Amino acid sequence: MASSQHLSAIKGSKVLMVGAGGIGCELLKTLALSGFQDIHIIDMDTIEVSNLNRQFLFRQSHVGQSKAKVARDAVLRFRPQISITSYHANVKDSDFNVDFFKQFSVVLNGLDNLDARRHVNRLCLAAAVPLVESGTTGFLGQVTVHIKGQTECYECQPKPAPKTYPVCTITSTPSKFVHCIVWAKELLFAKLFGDKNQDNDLNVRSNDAASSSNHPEDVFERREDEDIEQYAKRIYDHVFGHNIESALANEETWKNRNRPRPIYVKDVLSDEPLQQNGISDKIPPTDNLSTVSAMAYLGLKNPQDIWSLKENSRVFFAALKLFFSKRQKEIGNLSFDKDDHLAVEIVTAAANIRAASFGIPLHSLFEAKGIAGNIVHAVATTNAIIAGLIVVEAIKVLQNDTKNCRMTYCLQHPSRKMLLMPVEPFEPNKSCYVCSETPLSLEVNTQRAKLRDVVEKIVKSKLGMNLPLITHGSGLLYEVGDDLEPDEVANYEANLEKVLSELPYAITGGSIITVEDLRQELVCKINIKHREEFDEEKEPDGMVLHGWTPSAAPAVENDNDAATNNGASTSSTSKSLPDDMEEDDELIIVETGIETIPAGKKRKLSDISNSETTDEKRAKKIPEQLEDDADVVVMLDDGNENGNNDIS
Ligand SMILES: Nc1ncnc2c1ncn2[C@@H]1O[C@H](COP(=O)(O)OP(=O)(O)OP(=O)(O)O)[C@@H](O)[C@H]1O
Ligand SMILES: [Zn+2]
Repeated sequence: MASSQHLSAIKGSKVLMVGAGGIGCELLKTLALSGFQDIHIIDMDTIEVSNLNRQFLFRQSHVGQSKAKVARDAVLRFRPQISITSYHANVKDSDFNVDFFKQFSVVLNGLDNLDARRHVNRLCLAAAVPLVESGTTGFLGQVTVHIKGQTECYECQPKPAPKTYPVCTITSTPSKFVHCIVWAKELLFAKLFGDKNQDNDLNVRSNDAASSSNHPEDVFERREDEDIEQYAKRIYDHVFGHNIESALANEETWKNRNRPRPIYVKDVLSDEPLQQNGISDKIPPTDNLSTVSAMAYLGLKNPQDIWSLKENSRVFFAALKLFFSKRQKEIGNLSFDKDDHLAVEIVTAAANIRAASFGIPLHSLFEAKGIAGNIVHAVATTNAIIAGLIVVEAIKVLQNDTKNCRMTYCLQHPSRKMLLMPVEPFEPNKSCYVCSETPLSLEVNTQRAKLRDVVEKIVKSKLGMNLPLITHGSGLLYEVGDDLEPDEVANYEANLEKVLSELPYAITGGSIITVEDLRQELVCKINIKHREEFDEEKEPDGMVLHGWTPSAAPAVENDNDAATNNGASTSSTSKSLPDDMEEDDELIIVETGIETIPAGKKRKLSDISNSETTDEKRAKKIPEQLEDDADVVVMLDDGNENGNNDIS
């Protein structure tokens, strides 16, 4: 029961909700039922069928309509007396500027991407409006409170780096299905359908007899006299047969591992004419590219079935054939997309054939899609719990009861018999470039790097600015915006191509440049330090930004790890804890691709006790934010710092 104090704080408030999806629907309902009377909602999306299982304010008949508006209408039906204002728009639109934010008592985020979260954080700081931030991934979730000058801002803590795998695990010694998926989508798919010129670790050179010249040729290049059937067969034999055969030659590798088995077309499809294996000339009668499907072509219906090696091989051939016959124009420009059905089919098939080779259990298309797309299935209950906690924290904020505000982590398994772990908010990070005025510094070769490199690699990618404006002294070097004259646009474009030291207001060692984003009301100063050389591997940007807390070491997979189930585990696996755990027992709170804690690294319960100083706590790290969109699987050049025992 809310006290009268609660109620008056609630009634007098005006709140902004950003996002009306899984968390947002729950949140709007809970706000309305808790007595909030003036609620504004921004969401840029329309309702999709896939939202209906958990975004309970939406029904089938609403598909295609604005989420913000339908959510508003649904809640007004049971709370007609309150005021709900909906905006079907992107929160990054210029209408939602600092003045817009200033009208609210508190802002509540139910977003699903880092970019929008950072943007809202910056506007809340500029408008000095408290922010309650949230996120969920499957059974995991968190709610954090950010009050300017009193607690950390959303960006004070480094954000999770993508999960990575050692290259040699992917290219030579896969031991889990996820390794096969990463191989299929990052290497094979990219070689077959992506930019051919891009470097890629797949063994692409061939010295086999068919290659007539002295120069080893790129096997992925289709030969002039080759029809698609022959091409597909040659690729299959090369990647699943020949490559494995050459890997087997390296005896050292297989000393403590199971030897893989090379698979050739003739072994799998020998008893049938190739025409029946999906590589005949017959093309299915559909012109709708989005429905081109190898499964449909082959009469495979259930995506949850696990196909045999033979079926996977047939899907591989059919999908390859369909790409070349139906989607020829896209070849060379494609990158894997989990919503591209044909891409998922060929990646599933290729991953399964490779898995068969290495004695790894095969998976269904449904499972493979989840792994390839880093999909963690949403859990409606987690969203409901998190939404409830957002309201609990919002009420404390509205009552100015900051000292009782908590960041709360929703765990999958109990820790000290708790599933909800409260942590005191940290103080602002004094070196955060977003909420403090600490200048950043940039080491760069000012005689080689172009302004474009600084804009793309630093200002946009690292500092998260969307509409940057760059000045040096009194000179404006770069600006974007709709209201620029054509000659200004041309001038700034020309500047982008100039090296720093040759710009009209030359940037050299010792220069201080100012970078700002007017829409985010964020201004940063960057001290420039000239440096001649950069390590291509360790410093691939060719420049290094300091003062900005970079992402923690990427989560590198460790083969010794007990996590073996690959279902959705690329993104979320935690281990169960004994109920009678001692205070100092080691535990892994979450081991997930969206976490900053390297997999396998443990933390102690006492790390999150309230008695420590902020810095101590920060140093040891508490559970990190969950970012739905941050879990990109990438490969990492083999570094053994994390104790993986792979050989290269
Ligand atoms: N920049 C933005 N401006 C406004 N709304 C945004 C912005 N970015 C994300 N959103 C909204 O945040 C909501 C996040 O909800 P949720 O995480 O449930 O995602 P979803 O798209 O509804 O579902 P799913 O991604 O699981 O299919 C979405 O409705 C999305 O439209
Ligand atoms: Zn900060």
